[in-house]
Amino acid sequence: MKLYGKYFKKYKFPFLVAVFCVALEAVCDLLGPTLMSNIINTGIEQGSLTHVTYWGIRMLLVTLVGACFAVTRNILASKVSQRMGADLRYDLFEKIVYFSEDSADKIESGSLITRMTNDTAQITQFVNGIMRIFLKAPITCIGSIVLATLLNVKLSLIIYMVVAVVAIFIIISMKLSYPRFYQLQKAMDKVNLTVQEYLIGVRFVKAFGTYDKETERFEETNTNLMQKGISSQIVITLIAPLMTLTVGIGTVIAIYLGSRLFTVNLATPGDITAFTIYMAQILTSLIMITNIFNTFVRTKASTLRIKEVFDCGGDFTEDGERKELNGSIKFKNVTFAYPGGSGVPAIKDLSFSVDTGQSLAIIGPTGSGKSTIAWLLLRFYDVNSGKILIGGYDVKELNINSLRDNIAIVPQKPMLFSGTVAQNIRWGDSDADEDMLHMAADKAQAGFIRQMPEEFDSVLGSSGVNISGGQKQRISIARGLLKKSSILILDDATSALDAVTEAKVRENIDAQARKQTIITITQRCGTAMSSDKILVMDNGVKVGFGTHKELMENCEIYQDIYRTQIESSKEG
Ligand SMILES: Nc1ncnc2c1ncn2[C@@H]1O[C@H](COP(=O)(O)OP(=O)(O)OP(=O)(O)O)[C@@H](O)[C@H]1O
Repeated sequence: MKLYGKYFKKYKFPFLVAVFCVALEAVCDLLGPTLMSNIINTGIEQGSLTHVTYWGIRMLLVTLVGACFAVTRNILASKVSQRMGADLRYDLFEKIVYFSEDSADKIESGSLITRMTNDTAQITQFVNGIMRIFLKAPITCIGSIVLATLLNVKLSLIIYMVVAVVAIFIIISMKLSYPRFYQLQKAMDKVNLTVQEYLIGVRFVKAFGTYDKETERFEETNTNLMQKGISSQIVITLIAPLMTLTVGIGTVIAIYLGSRLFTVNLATPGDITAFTIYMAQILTSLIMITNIFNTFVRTKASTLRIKEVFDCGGDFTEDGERKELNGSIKFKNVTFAYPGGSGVPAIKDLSFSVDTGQSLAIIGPTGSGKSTIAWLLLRFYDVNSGKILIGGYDVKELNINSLRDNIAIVPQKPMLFSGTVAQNIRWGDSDADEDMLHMAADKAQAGFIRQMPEEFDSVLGSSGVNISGGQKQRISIARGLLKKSSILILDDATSALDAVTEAKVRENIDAQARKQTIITITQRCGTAMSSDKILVMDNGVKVGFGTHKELMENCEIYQDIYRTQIESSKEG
């Protein structure tokens, strides 16, 4: 519960006021049966209307005061629990935003959504419960036992036995519930993930006609969730009636023994009535206590899942020096394996260098480590051994934001957000004026924007669903070109463009090469050929480095790529 200390501190005052109100409300409830006993013993039994009125007015006042406390704690409980829930969601989101790549790989997005919604809702409900009823239950229970004992010690022995039996039921219920609730939340993760994956790949499902498979997959996760739900509910469903039965038996025994004690003048009718009301109050509070423990068990499971998120590693800190970097790049014997991967290095003992303003193409078969070089330059991960220098500085010694400010990337899969075309391009530079915006779009050959109904103010759907793949790529390239950076990385960024458009985009990009170091990651020889340097990768290893001409003389793999792609296309 250390996790919640910060929130408790923030809402300490209203929390404690609510708890105070709940405690006083419980005291008011506890006074009821004793006042009732007085009405019967001193009023009804002795036929005194004055006493009935006297105790009746007192009972009414106590009920009224109790109601005022109840309203106050309800208002405070709603406000505090909802605010705390919002704070927790905000902190979780902030944590996720600054997740390290390793952490992002570790917890699935579907599970993160369940943790942000269901688990925080569980905690909100628990806090609301504590403030509204949870404290009332133990106070009412203990108070009823004490007051019943004061009324009649002999009869109260029954209460002790009933409470002992019910306490055993509560312990069993908690032991059985915890693992079941944990499994329930995990099953919820799976349902979320299945729906999320379906929504992302909905077009593929339609194209492949795999509706039945998807429905089956959902059915499976949904049935699993249902089974876990039943298994967690069944414990409560069985324990609650057993508790009611135990208290019911206790009440019957109390009435029976009470009437026997009455015949020998050891109990009054008022005592017996008050005693049965206390028994009923004890039953209600015991059921409440069981609910408290069940909610506590669920909250414990949710807390563990939320803690897992907070315990995840964050992105590299902002320590280190802020620098204006030139675009020179040097890899010195770099070896790197993905933290969550198989352990086999994705990059092995890689060394190369590029000067400021040069263009470098990285070519190689799929999975050869090309994109990994880009992630390492952006310091999404740290190398296992070796060094990466940008502008002469080790990336580990640089302030992470200043490093990333100096690099623009156009990723393999264009990432577009719902919003206007202009907003999407301005991601590269939020201060860019209209002229800069238009210039970047022109360089990216994104003339189609002017044919859109609202031109640059046209709204793109989520992930740019309303434009073509090639159009998405051109908006993404325009964004990369707009960013003022000393290094521009194009990761297979022109794969969806036709040859003529690609050539024009390349021409425009090459024109800025003297100002920027341009890194082009590609599988196409035609795209790589014009670069000042070409790095040929195979299975994480550098197998060639030089100009197109040099590689055609000394790199077998490059020659093979050239022959397969260029010569065979000429022959065709
Ligand atoms: N997040 C990750 N966790 C574990 N392994 C990964 C991760 N990302 C990539 N890899 C592995 O690292 C290796 C290099 O991947 P990388 O994406 O750099 O290849 P690539 O040459 O860019 O491939 P492609 O041309 O298909 O994009 C591959 O074996 C891949 O499976």
